[in-house]
Amino acid sequence: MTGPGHDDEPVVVWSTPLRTRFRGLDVRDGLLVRGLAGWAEFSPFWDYDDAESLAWWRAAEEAATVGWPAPRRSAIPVNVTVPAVGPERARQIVLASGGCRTAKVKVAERPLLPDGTRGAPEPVEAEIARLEAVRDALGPGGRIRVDANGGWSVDEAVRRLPLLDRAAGGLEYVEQPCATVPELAAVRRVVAVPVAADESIRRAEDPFAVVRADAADVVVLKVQPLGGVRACLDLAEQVGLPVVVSSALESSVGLAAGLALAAALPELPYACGLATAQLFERDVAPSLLPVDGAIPVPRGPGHRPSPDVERLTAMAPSDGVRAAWLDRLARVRALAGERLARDTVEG
Ligand SMILES: O=C(O)CCC(=O)C1=CC=C[C@@H](O)[C@@H]1C(=O)O
Ligand SMILES: [Mg+2]
Repeated sequence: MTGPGHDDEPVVVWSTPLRTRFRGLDVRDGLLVRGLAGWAEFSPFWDYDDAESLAWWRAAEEAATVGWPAPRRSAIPVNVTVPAVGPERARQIVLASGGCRTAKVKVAERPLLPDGTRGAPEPVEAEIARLEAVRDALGPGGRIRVDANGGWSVDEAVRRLPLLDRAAGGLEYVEQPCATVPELAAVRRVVAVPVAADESIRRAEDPFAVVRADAADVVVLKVQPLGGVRACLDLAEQVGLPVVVSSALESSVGLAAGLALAAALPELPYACGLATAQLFERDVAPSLLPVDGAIPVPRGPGHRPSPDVERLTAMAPSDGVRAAWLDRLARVRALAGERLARDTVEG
């Protein structure tokens, strides 16, 4: 069997510290494979099991073998991503963002407790202080959205959002305020702030449940968890709601797939969440970063940057981490093969 990441095809594993803890992570790792269309990324978070990682592998296969549809635009406006940090750090992050005019601010952070469970969401006063600092740094013309990662109950969302809306001087939208689709719909019915669905699309059995329940004004699409650029273009067309393309915290090789999707969508009314190379201490290639608030779509072969040996050497993980990634790649590829065989037999 041949294909990306197989036999003598090149595979490299990378690892980088994050500049600020994000999504409970201090380190991000993943792997790159090379196929005829160029380097491609496979980097499911470790809390995704093999079955859930299949979509991530399909995205890598697409990137490595057939590449992406031609871009319709040459630069993608992006938001700066502000983790759950104090106000002074939040201000610095916005000011160092490469001119982003939109900020996405994390809220509803629940600390990880020693027993592995999550504690109560951080006090609303801390979120208000962060949002005021971000507004101050952005100035009156900037846009602010918040992302709760499903961390609130409906009651918490309904109580906090008007306060956060005021602190931010107006919120563009709230991303995934609660965990479930019925809860998103309930929040949307009573709160004036528009609702965006993220986990309810990317981790859902049925991404259309959001549409049927009238639960969102906007959908967030991430290329890897949704199975590739073409799969996302199809989904966007079927969902029929405005799309924000966001990263899954990839290296700049993976981010290029997000840029390809954003560049290929017929309409792009919002800034995208693709400026996350700013969160990385190191990168596999020259980082895809915003200039005047927009990331230029890479020109040239494959519309993606090329990793270089020096950077990859500096990002080499421990032997254990490398072995864990190669193992994961082998398992997920085997599963992809089984599914293909099953689907072929079932016709
Ligand atoms: O959208 C952005 O600004 C950056 C990407 C981002 O926030 C995320 C990337 C990966 C995992 C997620 O927890 C997080 C998100 O929830 O959107
Ligand atoms: Mg999100």
